[in-house]
Amino acid sequence: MEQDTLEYAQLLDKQDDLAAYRQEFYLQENTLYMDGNSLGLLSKRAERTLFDLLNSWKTLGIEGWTEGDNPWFYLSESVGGKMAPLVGGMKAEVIATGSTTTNLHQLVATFYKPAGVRTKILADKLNFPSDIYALKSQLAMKGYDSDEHLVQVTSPDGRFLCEDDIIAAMTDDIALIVLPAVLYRSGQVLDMDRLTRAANERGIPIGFDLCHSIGAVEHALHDWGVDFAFWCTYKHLNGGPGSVGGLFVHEKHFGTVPGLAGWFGSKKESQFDMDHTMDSAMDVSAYQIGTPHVLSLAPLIGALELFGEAGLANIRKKSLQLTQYFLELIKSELADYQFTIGNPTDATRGGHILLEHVEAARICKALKEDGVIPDFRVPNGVRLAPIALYNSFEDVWHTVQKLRIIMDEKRYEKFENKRGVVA
Ligand SMILES: Cc1ncc(COP(=O)(O)O)c(C=O)c1O
Ligand SMILES: Nc1ccccc1C(=O)C[C@H](N)C(=O)O
Repeated sequence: MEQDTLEYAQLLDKQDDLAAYRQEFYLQENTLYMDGNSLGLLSKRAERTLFDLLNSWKTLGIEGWTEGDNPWFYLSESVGGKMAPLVGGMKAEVIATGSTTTNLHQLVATFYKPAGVRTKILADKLNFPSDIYALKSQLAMKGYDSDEHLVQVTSPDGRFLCEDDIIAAMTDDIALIVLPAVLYRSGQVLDMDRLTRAANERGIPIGFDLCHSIGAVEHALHDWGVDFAFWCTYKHLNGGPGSVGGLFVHEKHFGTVPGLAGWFGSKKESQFDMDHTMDSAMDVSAYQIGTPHVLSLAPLIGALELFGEAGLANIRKKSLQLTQYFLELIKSELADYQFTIGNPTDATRGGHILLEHVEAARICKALKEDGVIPDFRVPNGVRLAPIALYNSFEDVWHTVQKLRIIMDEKRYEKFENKRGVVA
């Protein structure tokens, strides 16, 4: 059977062990949702656990902190425990708390300890801007000029980072390293194991932003010896808009005083003693600050069940098959339309495809008009993420067909080539 036919896509779907999980999600009719790497879709289980949580508030009031199926007082820890296998951490090393950016602030405040000649932070030129803003503000709080003290490794081609370059930049003046696990534009997966080994050998604490990797690729943060990590849960984990983020601290650091303290970082049993001397938890709980955003944790209880059942290794396997199939169809169907593939084509790609094109902003608008949901990333990227838990091979096939027709008929020309407020 010809690989570029609809029948072949349907055959791949028949062979897909994870196909049944599609029924767990709310997919809109006549829509091909290819944006789970920005906001994952609602699952029925996430909806149920959010309603259950509302019900515990309705029926238990204040007692909900310690009673009911999911007592709120322990929810950050219990949801963290469910995320632990996804990052390769021990339960005591992972907590659901804060947001990506606030967690980064906490971790830099905790692990950035400039001393002597070691005063600089090592990052890269391609990371998501919020991380860079956070690092610059942390440097400013310590009285350092970020032009001098923030070292950003450059990319040879504007798409990918080279691990050799990053390791070469781990010099004696570096006090902390913060890098993405998967780059938000090109989807490159960095070799976290190798980078961590190099950082550990030099005695430099290293942390990773897992926003685009958690739920999409496997990690072994504990075994690799990664010092810390942080992430959001609204992309591949399908926790919902603004769902509570995640934070990992390696057990070797348990007992390290949190840079930003607050009473939810206390030992549970002493928190309500209300003493003005903090009795910090001796595990990752210490790095929480205030009262958890319980309503934004609730969908994660259900959303994470699906990962436990489907298994991350199976999810990664299907994700690679979906993106491989996508790349093959792009090659056979879209060769005439001046697209450049901006993601790695080997197994160092994460869970999404990046198609670069000068008309990218308006191609995204034309796709949306035709029921395909991508996102546009400046300056010229169409990001498309087929999600293993709910997208099918047939979805990929239809997406490429629609894109071919849009390009062939120049349907994008009726739109302005300019991004929306939220691109
Ligand atoms: C890699 C990366 N870092 C940081 C952020 C910022 O996350 P938040 O707005 O949840 O703090 C995002 C996405 O928004 C991201 O993709
Ligand atoms: N938090 C958001 C709120 C609104 C719209 C998008 C986001 C994203 O997360 C974008 C994502 N970080 C990205 O890699 O582009």
